[in-house]
Amino acid sequence: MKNKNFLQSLKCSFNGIVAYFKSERNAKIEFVFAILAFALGIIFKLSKTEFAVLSITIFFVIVAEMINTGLEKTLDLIDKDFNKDIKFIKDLSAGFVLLSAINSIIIFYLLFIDKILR
Ligand SMILES: Nc1ncnc2c1ncn2[C@@H]1O[C@H](COP(=O)(O)OP(=O)(O)OP(=O)(O)O)[C@@H](O)[C@H]1O
Repeated sequence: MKNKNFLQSLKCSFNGIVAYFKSERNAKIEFVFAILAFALGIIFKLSKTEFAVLSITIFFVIVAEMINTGLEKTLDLIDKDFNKDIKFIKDLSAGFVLLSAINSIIIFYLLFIDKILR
């Protein structure tokens, strides 16, 4: 089952990203928001540094949600019945997704508010 070389690893990673965006409802919403945010960045002519901040923020939200999805699926394999430890880990995982979303709102505000109101 192990990947034989770098190309095979890359293909599996790419398949994982595609499967995530195809199967998860939140992923589709994030994808649309990411495209909109990058489009706004181009429209409002963000500087290179501002674009870097925007990019890190967007990727951070998506990566957090991917880790959350992976954790949820793993935990569901372990125990589908009520389990207080699983509840703790799932709530924690949902918590870091929420933090990444709050961070993205702050960054979005800081990057765009002056440009939108100008
Ligand atoms: N096996 C379990 N034992 C105890 N609580 C659970 C269990 N599975 C889920 N929960 C509770 O239900 C919540 C939602 O879990 P679920 O796996 O359905 O995530 P979800 O609704 O897909 O979340 P997201 O919106 O992040 O995709 C968890 O945060 C947790 O509080």
